[in-house]
Amino acid sequence: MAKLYFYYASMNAGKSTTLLQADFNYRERGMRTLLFTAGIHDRGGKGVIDSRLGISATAVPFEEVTDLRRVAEDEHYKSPLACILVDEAQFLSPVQVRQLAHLADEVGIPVLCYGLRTDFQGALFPGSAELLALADSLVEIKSVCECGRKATMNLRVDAEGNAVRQGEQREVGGNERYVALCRRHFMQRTA
Ligand SMILES: Nc1ncnc2c1ncn2[C@@H]1O[C@H](COP(=O)(O)OP(=O)(O)O)[C@@H](O)[C@H]1O
Ligand SMILES: Cc1cn([C@H]2C[C@H](O)[C@@H](COP(=O)(O)O)O2)c(=O)[nH]c1=O
Ligand SMILES: [Zn+2]
Repeated sequence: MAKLYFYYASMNAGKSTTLLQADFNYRERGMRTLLFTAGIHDRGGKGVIDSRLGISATAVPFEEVTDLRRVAEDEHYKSPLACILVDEAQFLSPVQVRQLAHLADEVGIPVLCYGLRTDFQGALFPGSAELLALADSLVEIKSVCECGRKATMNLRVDAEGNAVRQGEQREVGGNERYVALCRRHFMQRTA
């Protein structure tokens, strides 16, 4: 029975690395996979899943209107897919999460999604909320705050390192723009 998985973490926790390791394990054994990443997330290039460790892979970039079910079914019926892996899953729409659930439930392909739970204001991304509601398995990838506690929040900072409290939910960036913190320090920094 195929399942829908949500591997979630703060930024810079190893999500993309874990995805790429899982993908390699399938492909090393001759099994076919399909990778998706958010088109907006072009930090390593559009349609590229890149890890801070330096490994990367090409992926199908998804936009708000992309029908993931149709893309995956077209590929699957050309040649069976053993697994679908989605990076930057926080950028999925709720409808796209349900498309992925259909692929697991009705087409029988395991779907592994990797992404953030919450944004720079501590609010759930819509796609993440849908995954938290629907996924069969919720797996936390752990990382640490500068204080040693588990990092669960994502602080957006300006060039001087000051907290940014207002703005658009979607803003692509890396370690220069975001810092993963524990709840205690996130609340202190954004108070
Ligand atoms: N030079 C390095 N040596 C070892 N591990 C590293 C190095 N640089 C980054 N990492 C590890 O990679 C993690 C970030 O991996 P990445 O897949 O880019 O994270 P995410 O996708 O969650 O943002 C860091 O938390 C750290 O553990
Ligand atoms: C907190 C937060 C993050 N983002 C963006 C910034 C990056 O492009 C991705 C996460 O990248 P990761 O290193 O692979 O975790 O999400 C955003 O748009 N809005 C936010 O609030
Ligand atoms: Zn802390």
